[in-house]
Order: sequence, then C-alpha cells, then structure tokens
Amino acid sequence: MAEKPLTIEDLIKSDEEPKDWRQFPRLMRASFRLVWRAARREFVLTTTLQIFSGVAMAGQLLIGRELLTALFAEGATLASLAPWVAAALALATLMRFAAFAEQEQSTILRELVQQHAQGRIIDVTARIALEEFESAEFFNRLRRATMGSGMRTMQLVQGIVMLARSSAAAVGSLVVLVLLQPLLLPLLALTALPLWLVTKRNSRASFRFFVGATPLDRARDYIVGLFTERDSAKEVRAFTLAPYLRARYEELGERRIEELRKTTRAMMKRSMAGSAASAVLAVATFGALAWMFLTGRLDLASAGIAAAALMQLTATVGSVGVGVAQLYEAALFVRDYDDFLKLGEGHQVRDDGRVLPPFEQIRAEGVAFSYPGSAVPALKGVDLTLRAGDVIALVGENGSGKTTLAKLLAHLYRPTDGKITWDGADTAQSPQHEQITLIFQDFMQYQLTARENIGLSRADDLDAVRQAAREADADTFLSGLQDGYETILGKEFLGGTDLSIGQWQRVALARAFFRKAPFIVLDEPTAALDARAEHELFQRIRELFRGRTVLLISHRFSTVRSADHIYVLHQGEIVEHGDHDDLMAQHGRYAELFTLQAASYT
Ligand SMILES: Nc1ncnc2c1ncn2[C@@H]1O[C@H](COP(=O)(O)OP(=O)(O)OP(=O)(O)O)[C@@H](O)[C@H]1O
Repeated sequence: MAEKPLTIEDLIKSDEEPKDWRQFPRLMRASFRLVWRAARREFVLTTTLQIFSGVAMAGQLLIGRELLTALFAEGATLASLAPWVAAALALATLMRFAAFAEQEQSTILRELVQQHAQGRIIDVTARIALEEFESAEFFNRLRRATMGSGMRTMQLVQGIVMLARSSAAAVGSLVVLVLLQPLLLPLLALTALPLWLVTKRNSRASFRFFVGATPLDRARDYIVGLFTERDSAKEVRAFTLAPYLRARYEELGERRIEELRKTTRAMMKRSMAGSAASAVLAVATFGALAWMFLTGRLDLASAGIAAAALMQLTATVGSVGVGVAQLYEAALFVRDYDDFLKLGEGHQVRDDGRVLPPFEQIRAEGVAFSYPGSAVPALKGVDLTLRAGDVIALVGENGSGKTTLAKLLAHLYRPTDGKITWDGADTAQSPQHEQITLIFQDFMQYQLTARENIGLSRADDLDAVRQAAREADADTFLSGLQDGYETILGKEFLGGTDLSIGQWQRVALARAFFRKAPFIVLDEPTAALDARAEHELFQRIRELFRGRTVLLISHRFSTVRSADHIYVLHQGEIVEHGDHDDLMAQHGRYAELFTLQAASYT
C-alpha cells in the first residue's frame, strides 16, 4: 500500500508527452498484463490460431512450389500432382476452420478484457477520495481510462492478434525467401522502413487528437444526456431548450470534426508519402527478382513462388504496420487506464463494514475545508461537539457550509485544516463505515426494488426492511404497490413504478432507520414531506432514533427548536450556538431568522 494515495494532481505533474517509443515496452507489458489477467485461455487460443494461420500461409507457398515443380516436370501425371493438390486443399480447409474458431475466441476475448478493465475502473472510483470528483480533470481522465478500458482494449487485442498473425505469416514468407534467394531480404527490409516511420508519427497524432478532444466530447455527451435522460427531458420541454441545446451540440460537433479533419489530413499525407516510398522500393525488389530469373540465378518455379512470397510479404508488412500502429495507439490509452488505476492505490476500501467502537463524543476541532479548485474556504475554524444520544442541529443560510460540515463529520471529506476526532482519536484515515448513516438533501432514488431501496446490500432481511419502512411511514404505500416490496421503483426498468417526491423521501428515511447506525446525519430530511408528516417525524425523532446521535440540517426553524444543541453557521463559521432558548435570548442571527420565519406563518 502506498504511503500517501496518489491524486489527480500528482498524475498531471508526472504526465509526459509520449515523444518516442521508449515507453513502448512498458506500455506493452501493461497491455499484456491486462489481457492476460482478463482472459488468458482465450488469449492463448486466439493467438495460437492466428499464428497457425500465418505459418499455414507459408506452408501454402511451399506446397505451391512443389505443385509447380511437379507440373513442370517431364512426364507429369495426375497421380504425381494428386498428393500436392490434396495437401493444398487440406491446408486451405484447416485454415478456414482455424479462422472460424479464432473469430469465436476473439469475440469472447474482447468482451472479457472489457469487462475486466471496466470492473477495475469501478473499483478505483469506489475507493478514491471523494475530493477527486470535484475536478474536471478527474472526469477527463476517467473518460480516457474508460476509453482505454473499452474500445481501446478491443483495439489492443485486435492489434496483438493481427500482429501475431502477420508476424507468423511474415516469418513464414521470409523463411521461404531465404530458402530461395537470401539476397532479396535487405531490399525488403528497406520497403518496411517508410511505413514504420509513418506509423509511429500517425499513432501519436491520433492519440493527441483524442486527448485534446476529451473535454469537447464530454461536453457533447452532457448535451445528449440532457435530451435523453428522464429528469432533464422534462426541463428541456418546460424551458423550450431543444433548439438552443441542439445548436450547441452542432457547434461542439463541428469543432471536433474540424480538429479531426486537420489530424486525419496530416495522417493521410504522411501515409501517402510512406506508401509511395515503399512502392518504389517494392518495384526495385521485384526488378531484382526479374533480373535473377533472367540471369538464371532462379528457375521458373522458384521465381514464381518467390514473386508470390514477395507479394504476400509486402501485404503482411503493411498489416504488421497497421497492427503495430493499433497497438501503440491503444497502448497510449492503456497508459491512461493504468495511471487511473494507480489512483486507487493506498486508499482503504470505504464502507467495508468495519465497526469503530461506540463513541461518547465526536468533535470538530478548528476544522477548515476548501473544495479543490475553490479559492474561498467553505468552512473555517469550526469547533463543535456531538455527544452520544444527542440531537444536534445545524442551521444557517444557503451556502453557509452546513452540508460540507456534515460530510466532513461523516468522513466523506477530510478537513484541509484541523481535525475530526472520535473520542479523541483523529479520524482522518478512517473509512466511511457502518457507524454512520447520511441521508443527503439530494438523496438517491435507486432504480431498484423497494426492498433494495431500503435495505441496500442487506435487503434480504425483509422483516427489518418493513420495520424501517413503518418507522418512516412508508410501509402503507409500499405494501400497496403492485408487487409490494418487490416492485422496482422508478420508470427506467421494465415493471418499474414511480413515487411522489415525498414518498421517495420517506423511502430515503427508511434507509436511515434500517442501518441502525449510532451516528445519523439528516440533511433536510423533510423538505418534501407534507406538513403532517413533517410534524409527526419531528415529534417522534427522539423516540425513533433513541440512543443514537442525530445531526439535523434544516431551514425550518420550527423543526430544530427541540434540538439539544443548535449551531448557527454563517459564511463557513459557527457564529452562535446553544439551545433554542439560549439563542433566542442572544437576539442574534438565529433569533432574527427564527422570528422572520415565524412571522411568515402568522
Ligand atoms: N462541490 C463544491 N465545489 C466548490 N464549492 C462548493 C461545492 N459545494 C459547495 N460549495 C461551496 O461551499 C459553500 C458551502 O456549501 P454547502 O453546500 O455546505 O452549504 P449549505 O449551508 O449546505 O447550503 P444549502 O442551505 O444551500 O444546502 C458554498 O459557498 C458553496 O458555494
């Protein structure tokens, strides 16, 4: 485990432009490791079958030469030709079978590699510090890593497979040529040189284009999401946003295409120049072959087969080039993927069910916090104490820092200054664990069954799920659904049914009751509840959460007045605290806000 977990910042600092091929061996090792871990059986089979096809191509040449020699021999008969014809047919059939088997294996191989790579990305995103999700660069990297794990791994696998096949075929043809006329080899090597140089430059150009286009691509996907996702689709209509967003989509697309045109044009020019140079060299090679035949250095059968071998080699040299290019380009993306995985090193797995001992007191001592990339601190010098069994309230205007403080107390973020202690022990390195339950203001509406929405990973215990639902006053409407607790909530999956926002909030509250954690954070838990439900919840909050510590965030002062202790936040600082009566007597910010709100009701 690394001493200090790597961050996006560290990755950016260590970024090196892939200037040359010196990184290639490392990238190839990483790529092979990925494929090997994901699907070694399929990989070995596919590669073996490809190598077989390559070698078989050389075999075809040799059989061809024997066939021609037998044909040109004096007194050639059908019987003398038959063994070679039979051998040629058998080999061709075998090659076709091998091609089918290879196709089947490589389809599975690609799928397995993708599944494995994506799975590892998910593992990392579940593990890394939440602060990472605060930067655009994180999402750029995530996208590139996802590409590295998705379509690029396919490219990688295809590259490896194509290279295996082409190399085997090339080696076969080379052996045939060496047997026939070794003098042709140096010329052939020269033919490959221009292609090699072009390939190298083109791969880099293509990679650079994709890296540069990542933010644009994300912006475009975001717009597409606004059209295609259920929540935003209604706003797109309500605000007649479609024409505006459509134009934005086009504009982003045009910028991308313009860049792509520039890149591909440069690549095409390079490829043309490379091919022209190769063609000239190939003509020279064939000229040399003709000269050898005319001067009697090669007989007719050998010259014919040498010509066929040369043609095959020229084609294979081309596909080796393409294979290497695909590999190199894919390997650059795999580097992004590999770098991204490094972010997961040194982090403890969050929410691993480890149980901290029960606490007497949680304290924030001089806590400050700034969101990454934000110049203004969201919290400064916060001191606060939560005693076991208390109901504590955080109040303050919008943006005063309530949610941020709650997230720090729940171990989701680490303070940038000061510390959070759990009976005196600093919790900076503690994982998010079963001792804490946090119901967010923007709680999740899981498109899962009602049972899973409440019990989540422990939803098997239906009795406990129902008990939690009863406590949150959700049992009646959940039991009344078509399939009761087995009904999928939300409309995105077949058989799903939606709830009202207040009913969703009760389901979220049931989640808090279910977890039985000793420390519960409720951020605006009643924002969507009707007046009666809200009143009842607060009347019963002590009874419902008996023996547990509740941190309550609310804008409704009537709901927090019975709290044991109230902290008033203003611009990231605690400006007043005490119980309701103390605070009213202070005639400060709390008293002002409370009176203001009370006045609007009377
Ligand atoms: N992810 C973020 N990145 C940068 N700044 C943020 C982020 N989230 C919140 N902030 C800023 O931090 C400050 C505190 O925000 P916070 O969400 O804690 O306020 P709050 O008191 O919970 O507000 P509300 O009553 O509106 O829920 C605000 O100034 C806000 O703009």
